[in-house]
Amino acid sequence: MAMITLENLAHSYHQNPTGDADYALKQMTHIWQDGGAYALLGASGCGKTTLLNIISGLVTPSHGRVLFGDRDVTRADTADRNIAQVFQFPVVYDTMTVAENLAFPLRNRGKDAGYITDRVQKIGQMIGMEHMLKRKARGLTADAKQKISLGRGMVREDVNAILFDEPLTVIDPHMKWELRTQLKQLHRQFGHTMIYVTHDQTEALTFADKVVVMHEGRVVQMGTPEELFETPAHTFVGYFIGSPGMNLFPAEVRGNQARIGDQSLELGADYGIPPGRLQIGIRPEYVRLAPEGLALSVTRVEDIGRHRILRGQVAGHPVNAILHEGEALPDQPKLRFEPGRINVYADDWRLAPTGV
Ligand SMILES: Nc1ncnc2c1ncn2[C@@H]1O[C@H](COP(=O)(O)OP(=O)(O)OP(=O)(O)O)[C@@H](O)[C@H]1O
Repeated sequence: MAMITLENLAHSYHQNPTGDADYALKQMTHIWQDGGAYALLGASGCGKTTLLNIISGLVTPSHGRVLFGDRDVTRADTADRNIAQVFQFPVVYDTMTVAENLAFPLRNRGKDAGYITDRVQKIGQMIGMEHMLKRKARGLTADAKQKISLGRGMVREDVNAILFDEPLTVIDPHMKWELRTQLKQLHRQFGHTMIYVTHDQTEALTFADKVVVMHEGRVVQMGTPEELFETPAHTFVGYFIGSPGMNLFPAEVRGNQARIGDQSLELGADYGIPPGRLQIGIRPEYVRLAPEGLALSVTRVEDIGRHRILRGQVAGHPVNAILHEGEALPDQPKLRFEPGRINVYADDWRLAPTGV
């Protein structure tokens, strides 16, 4: 296992890139801790696969270095990096049995037969296929074949890292949850460094200790699920994470006061007089109905089973609030934003309060 360092890494698929827009990955420096469970999360086209392929050696970056521990692997072949990979679609050998498919990486490395049998049995159980180990892979469903790919990705105990690229796309929803839970257990048990690419926030937040959020070729935040929820570092993280995402309003900010249109509200801390294009962000969970507060025009209330979402407008900007169970909507509802839960953004990046 190894710590993975990305040092001044950048990548362009163009021969002669002329500006930022030509880079699929903008310059970044990051350390991925040995034994961490990371999810790489972002919308389609933000550069997740490019970054994963640079770590695995399928793509050589146009700038910077990749280190596994102290070793510079920037130009090393995939085979030379001692990693396991699981792709979006199954890669299995149809003429082999399920057991032979699972055993393949171990046989390749000359492990002894007893160890291989034990390990295949264990992984077979983990993916729920212990009763099918002797069956040929030909004719199995895509779902079952992908479980074999997942199992094969995890069969070796001595890899530097296991890389997963949207591995549950073809798996049925119930099994998805089960496999994700098992992946996490396996991570706890063996402590492999795992990097899991997904565009699904639920998958990312349930799997990872640290979620790495990418946007337009940049890592905009690397944080725990709680940090992404409470203190999104970038407005993109605010509205990408959460359902519905964070409410954002253009605002003026002075000290611990903000103005949205002609309405004032209190912030939880002092921000001085910040420069830049300012916005305040508040999660729907922290927007409350109150006797006094921001004037609200209600558009509708949606019942989504677990709770109700009030959708409306404040000063001409959309706002969502999660209503408490049984909470009634008054005739002239007003809103209060919990001051300590408000984040302030300048040019889309979160500001730390002054003196913090
Ligand atoms: N081989 C390639 N040649 C040229 N451009 C590429 C190549 N692969 C990716 N790109 C471009 O690089 C950018 C990042 O793509 P990448 O596949 O890394 O994103 P992603 O976040 O993994 O997206 P998705 O979830 O759709 O796979 C996109 O603009 C994409 O069009």
